[in-house]
Amino acid sequence: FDPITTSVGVGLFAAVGRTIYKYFHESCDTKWIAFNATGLKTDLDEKLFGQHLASRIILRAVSGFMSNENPKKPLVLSLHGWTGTGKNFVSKLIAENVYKEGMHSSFVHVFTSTLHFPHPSLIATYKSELQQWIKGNVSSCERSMFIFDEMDKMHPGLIDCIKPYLDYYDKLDGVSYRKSIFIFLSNAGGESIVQTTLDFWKAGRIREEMELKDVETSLSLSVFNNNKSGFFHTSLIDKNLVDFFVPFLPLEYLHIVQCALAEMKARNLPPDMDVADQVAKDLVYFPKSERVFSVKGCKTIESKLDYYT
Ligand SMILES: Nc1ncnc2c1ncn2[C@@H]1O[C@H](COP(=O)(O)OP(=O)(O)OP(=O)(O)O)[C@@H](O)[C@H]1O
Repeated sequence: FDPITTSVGVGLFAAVGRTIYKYFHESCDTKWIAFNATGLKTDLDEKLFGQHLASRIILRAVSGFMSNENPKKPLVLSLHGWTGTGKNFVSKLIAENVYKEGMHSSFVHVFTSTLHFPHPSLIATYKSELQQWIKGNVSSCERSMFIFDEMDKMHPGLIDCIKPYLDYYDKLDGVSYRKSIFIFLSNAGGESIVQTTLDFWKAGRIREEMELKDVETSLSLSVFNNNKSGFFHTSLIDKNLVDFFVPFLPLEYLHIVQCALAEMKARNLPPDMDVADQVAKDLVYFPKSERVFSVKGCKTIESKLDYYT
């Protein structure tokens, strides 16, 4: 036993271990966090169907924010729309083009109201835990991303407690939140978006000609005036803390076919138009008289495809 050789060996082993750990362990630096603007554009163009408005707004918002070295506040996006229209999917595309590890990144945090904050009687505990979680994570990485799903089911008190982090503060308790991204997902306003899209369809107008201003007023009115939407109770809107309201349009037959073909591609199956058509035909469409929009959007395509392939 030679203590010198042994301690050199152990030291060397520890140093190699540290290097390997550093190499593979995600850290808050440009090796792991590097925004890929072209990647996001390609993903939105090629993978997101039927959402020309959301696509445009998100690309502009995220690219602008990520290229600003000194943002005055965190980026706050509020995504609204019918179920299965791509709100979670877009959040994933954003995460994948900001973080090398995408949704698996330890800097991406997802909260689902009914899952993480189910009991109204525990709001006080949720509040302090959520605040500590946000503060702790942004302290260790200012480029953190927080996704709040089912925002319309979130307790108003909880929304209120995250408000300070969304505001124009230089620092709060020594922590700067200005480089973080907050994404809120909700079905609030979904019906008004459906109505506007249906009016367009009935008038024989091209969906892609719909502009943000066509949905903006009715969307903000319905979100603001809806007691159930959660936002109503808070000053997120009056204080202008949300930078972009992003509408997701209801999906039509053609988009469902595209979703089915995309799912085949993801499974390395050759594209089969007949199967895609069959899957799309199998879904339920609304409103009853026109049957234009898929009730569940592209949500059940994955399981439907299992049945046909
Ligand atoms: N517009 C779309 N383009 C391409 N794929 C889509 C689109 N919308 C939905 N999908 C597919 O359907 C799946 C379910 O959609 P997603 O979870 O994004 O819906 P959502 O809008 O978040 O619904 P919910 O409001 O019910 O949470 C996605 O993972 C994706 O595979």
